[in-house]
Amino acid sequence: MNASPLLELRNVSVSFDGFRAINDLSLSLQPGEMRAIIGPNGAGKTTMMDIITGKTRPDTGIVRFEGRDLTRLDEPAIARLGIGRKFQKPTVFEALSVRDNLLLSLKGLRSPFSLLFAKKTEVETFRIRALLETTRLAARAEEQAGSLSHGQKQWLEIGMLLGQEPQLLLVDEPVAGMTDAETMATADLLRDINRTRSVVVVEHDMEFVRALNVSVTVLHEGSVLAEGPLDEVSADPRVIDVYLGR
Ligand SMILES: Nc1ncnc2c1ncn2[C@@H]1O[C@H](COP(=O)(O)OP(=O)(O)OP(=O)(O)O)[C@@H](O)[C@H]1O
Repeated sequence: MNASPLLELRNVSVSFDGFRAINDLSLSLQPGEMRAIIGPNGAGKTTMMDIITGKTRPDTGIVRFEGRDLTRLDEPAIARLGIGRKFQKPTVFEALSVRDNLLLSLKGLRSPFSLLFAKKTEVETFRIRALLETTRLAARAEEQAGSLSHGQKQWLEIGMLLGQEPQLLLVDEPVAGMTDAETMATADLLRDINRTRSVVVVEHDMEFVRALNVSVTVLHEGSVLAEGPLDEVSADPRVIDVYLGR
């Protein structure tokens, strides 16, 4: 039997103006797991992320992280528990260097202004070096974030989330608009991150999902339609019918 899940959604439903965007959804993620979520437009992927992060409150059902009931907490409290979310559009500080963007993101350090103007501590220097390596941005550290490519901005923002040291990282369509090379590098990046953190990634790009080489959950009409290795779910006639066959 599995250990207790890191994240658990059980029989979760939410309606908007009578429309059930999430319909009796149950899903669980084990500690250390990375999971890819796929599904057609409107399947409820974003709404599911909104429920996990406290942006949307479910009408019914259970949402637990490390056994704690998330439905009673607001967004900042959920973030403090260790759930970080990367939205689709990168929001980095364009006028600051890559290094300073990362510096500002570090959890539990001094105020932003003293961080930028004071001498960095050894711990800060060490942590930033590690983040620069993880995000493949070491060679661009002193450049303005605004000069990065779209893909590199996405990596920087992922690095800024890692600066908060989340236990679970939620990533929404990270490779949209990326080149093929950036897409494959992003799969490597997430696999690296998954060595120490759990990850849920929503993505439509099947080459990317294949490269992740993790279990896939297919959402359809607000519930789980299929779950398992990509080869298995992509051979499932119901999945082909609602999603892949189109
Ligand atoms: N705040 C809201 N008010 C009304 N309807 C909403 C709201 N949020 C989502 N919906 C509806 O709920 C359904 C699920 O939407 P959601 O954005 O979660 O799907 P998705 O799987 O993320 O789709 P996509 O792949 O297009 O991003 C859609 O039909 C959407 O129109």
